[in-house]
Amino acid sequence: MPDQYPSGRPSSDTLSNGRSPAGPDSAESAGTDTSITDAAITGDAAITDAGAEALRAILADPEGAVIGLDFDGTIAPIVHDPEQAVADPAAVAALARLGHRVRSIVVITGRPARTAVRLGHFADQAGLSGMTVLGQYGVERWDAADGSYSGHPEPPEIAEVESALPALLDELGLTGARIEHKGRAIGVHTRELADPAAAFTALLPPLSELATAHGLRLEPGKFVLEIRAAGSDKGDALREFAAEVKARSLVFIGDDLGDLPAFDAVRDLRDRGTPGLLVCSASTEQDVLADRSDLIAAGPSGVAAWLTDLADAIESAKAPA
Ligand SMILES: O=P(O)(O)OC[C@H]1O[C@H](O[C@H]2O[C@H](CO)[C@@H](O)[C@H](O)[C@H]2O)[C@H](O)[C@@H](O)[C@@H]1O
Repeated sequence: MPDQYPSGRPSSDTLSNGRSPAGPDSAESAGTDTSITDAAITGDAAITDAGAEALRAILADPEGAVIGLDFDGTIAPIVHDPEQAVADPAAVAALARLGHRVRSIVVITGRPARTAVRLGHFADQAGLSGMTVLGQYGVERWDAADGSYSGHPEPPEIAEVESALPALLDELGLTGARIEHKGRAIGVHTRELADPAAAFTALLPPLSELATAHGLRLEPGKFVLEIRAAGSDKGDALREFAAEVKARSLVFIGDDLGDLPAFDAVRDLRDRGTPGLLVCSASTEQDVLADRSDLIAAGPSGVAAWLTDLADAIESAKAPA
C-alpha cells in the first residue's frame, strides 16, 4: 500500500474534524477555521477559501468546468451486494441537468466501466450525452457520445490470483467473503462477514503478499481489498481527462481511499492555476478524505442535494432576467 495512505482499514469512528456536511443529513455546526460562501450552494456547510474560490470560478464559467465523481459511496449508496449498488436517481437527474451546462461530467471509478454505466443508468439520460466513465481506475473508458467502450488488455495474472484465493480464504476461516470478479481485477469483500473489520485486517497482509507475488497491487477500500494491475490511478485519469477537455476549473467528489490520488491531482492542478473544488462524501466508515476536502457532503444523499443546488445555481445564473 502506498505510504501516503494513512490507513487501509475502514474506520468505525464518526467524522472527527468538526466540519459540518452539506446536504439533508447535515447536523453539526460549521467549524470556525473556514469561511462560508454562497449559501445557495453550500447551505450551512463550511467551505475552505480555495474551495470557495473554485466554486466562484465554476459559477462564473460553467462551460469550462469538469465535474468529476466517484461512483460507489458517492453517487451510489453503499449496500451489501455490489450488484445492487445503483446510482441515486436524484444525483443522476442533477448530473443530467449539469450535463447541458458544464464542459464535461466524468465518473472515475474502481468498477468496470460497463458496470458503472449499467448501475448508473447513464446511457439513457438525455443530459448525459457528453458524459465519460473512466473505469477500473482509468484503464477502461466509456463515452456516452458514441457509446464506445475501450480498455487495456486484461492482465493474465488475475486468473492466477483467482485460483489461489479459495485456499487462502479457507486457511483464514473466511470462506464467506464475497469475491467480485472484475475481469482485470478481483475484489474480496468483508462487509457481509460477522466481523467485517477484523476480516479486513486479517486479509490485508496475505492479499498484499499475493498481489506482490504476481506483480499486481492491492487497492484497499471500504471493507474491500482489490487486487489489480499497477499503473493508472484516479489521479492519472483525472489529470489526463482535464487536459484532454481543456478544463478551466474542476470539482472532484469522492469517499474512499482510491479517491486520494484524484484529490492530489486537483490540488496539483490548483497549485498551477486551475481552480479546483474537493468534496468529500462523508461516511462513518472512512474519514480520510474529510480533512483533505474543501466541503463535506452528508454521504450520497448530501452529494445529490449539492449537485442539485449547483444545477439550480448555474441554471438561474443563465436564466433570462
Ligand atoms: O471507485 P468506486 O466507484 O468508489 O468503487 C470502489 C469499489 O466500490 C465497490 O465496493 C464498495 O461498494 C459496494 C456496494 O455498495 C460495497 O458492498 C463495498 O463494501 C464497497 O467497498 C465495488 O464493489 C468495488 O469493485 C469497487 O472497487
